[in-house]
Parts: sequence; C-alpha cells; structure tokens
Amino acid sequence: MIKIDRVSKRFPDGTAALDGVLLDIPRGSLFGVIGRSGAGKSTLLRIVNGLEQPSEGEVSVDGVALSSLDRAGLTALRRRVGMIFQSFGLLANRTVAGNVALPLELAGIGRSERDARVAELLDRVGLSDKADAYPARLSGGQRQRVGIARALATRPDILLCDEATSALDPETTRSVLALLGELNRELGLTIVLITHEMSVVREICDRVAVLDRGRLIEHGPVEAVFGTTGHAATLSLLGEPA
Ligand SMILES: Nc1ncnc2c1ncn2[C@@H]1O[C@H](COP(=O)(O)OP(=O)(O)OP(=O)(O)O)[C@@H](O)[C@H]1O
Repeated sequence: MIKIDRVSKRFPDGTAALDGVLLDIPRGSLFGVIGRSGAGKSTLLRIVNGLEQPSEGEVSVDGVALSSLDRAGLTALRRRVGMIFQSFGLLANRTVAGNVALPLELAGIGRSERDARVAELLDRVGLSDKADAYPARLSGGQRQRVGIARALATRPDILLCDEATSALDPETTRSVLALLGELNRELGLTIVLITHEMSVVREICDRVAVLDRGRLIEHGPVEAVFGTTGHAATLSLLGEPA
C-alpha cells in the first residue's frame, strides 16, 4: 500500500537523515518503525505524508507517486493520511468537540453532518462525556484520544503515529495502544507507528522496521525481528536484553 522506494533525505545543512530506505507497508498492517533518537523516523513519516520531499527515491501510496501529485492531489492525500503526535497538537481555545470538528470545517462539511460525525468519533474513542471540555482539563491519555478522533475525522485509511505514547505513563500507553489496535482491526486502518520503545512495538505491531542513522537495518514480522531468533544487532542497538 505504501511503497518507500530507495528514499534518501539530505537537509540543506548537509545532514543525511535517510539513506536508501526501501520498504513496503502492506494495507491493514500495524507497522512499527523503531530506532534511536536521530535515526530518521520523523523524517520518514513526514515524507510519507508529503510534508517533506525526498532528495532521492520515491514514495507511492496505492501505486500513485507522491511526486506526481499537484496541490489538490496532495490535499486529497492528506485527507486519507491522518497523523497523531507526541505533543497531541490540540488547540487550547477549542473544546474537545471543536478540535475534532476542525478538519471537517476545513473540508467544508456542513454543520449537521459535522456534529453527527464528531459525536460518532468521540463515542469511538470513549470521550462522549468530554465533548465540551477544554484540552487543559484532560489527562494525557484523554488528549491523545482527542488527537486520534481528530485524525480520523476525514475517514483516512492510513494513520501515522509520531511517538504517540512517549509522553504517557505505562498504563495510559497500554490503553491508547489498545485503541489503536481496535481501529486497525475494526476499521482496517493501516497504522504506521514510530517509536524508540521496543515495548510499544511488541505490544501491538505485526511488522517492524529498524532504522539506524538513516539506514534500514532490518524489517519483518515482529516475532522474527525481536523474537528468540531475533537479530542481536537490533537488540543491542535498542539496548534491550534478548
Ligand atoms: N529540518 C532539518 N534540517 C537539518 N537536519 C534535520 C532536520 N530535521 C531533522 N534533521 C536531522 O535529521 C536526522 C534525523 O532526524 P529525525 O527527527 O528524523 O530522527 P528521529 O529518529 O525521528 O529522532 P527523534 O526520535 O529524536 O525524533 C537528525 O540528525 C536530525 O538532527
């Protein structure tokens, strides 16, 4: 579904963030990308949603190369690719419902359809009773649920998660991951999750790619990459016992 074809990225200051990354992310997968800080994970996600262009190589979604898209094509792509962040990115002056409604307003959806969709999304993430609350009054886990509801507003089929649970305690992390797993199974959402935490990948991902200094070290089913037969290089890279 998402094909990352020999993608390299060099920034104008000379930093080589990605080097020849070749990866296929199948439809319906819950795909982890793991690596140390600075490995190139965020850069890879930004290239997948068209926020950043590769210096070399190409990303395509369902066979359509992102470089071939015009402005309208990129806007359409961003509607089918939702994104959530470590810092949640909620607007403090909007209620929970107002935050979730924002992408629908930008897409020109009328009031009654918007209200119905927001109610459905808040129900989906278990926050119906917080519709009128402001983000400052929510816990971290609740804020991330709002972020997820907002990301799903335009009915994307891909969800990109940038360290989505890194700011949360272990129990809240588990409940947010459980919600992502549910969305993957029930909506067939393809999820790409970047993290520096092996435990997050073990908990929900079916496949994983390991990045180190911009290079893809290995990828495959989680049990093969992390399992008892897993590669010592990955385990030592991530500093965790086998
Ligand atoms: N706009 C930029 N200009 C120059 N260098 C950049 C830019 N964005 C990222 N980099 C560099 O590219 C490399 C990869 O960064 P990236 O943020 O993709 O890594 P990461 O694996 O997501 O790290 P982290 O887990 O710390 O977010 C780093 O060396 C970073 O300093």
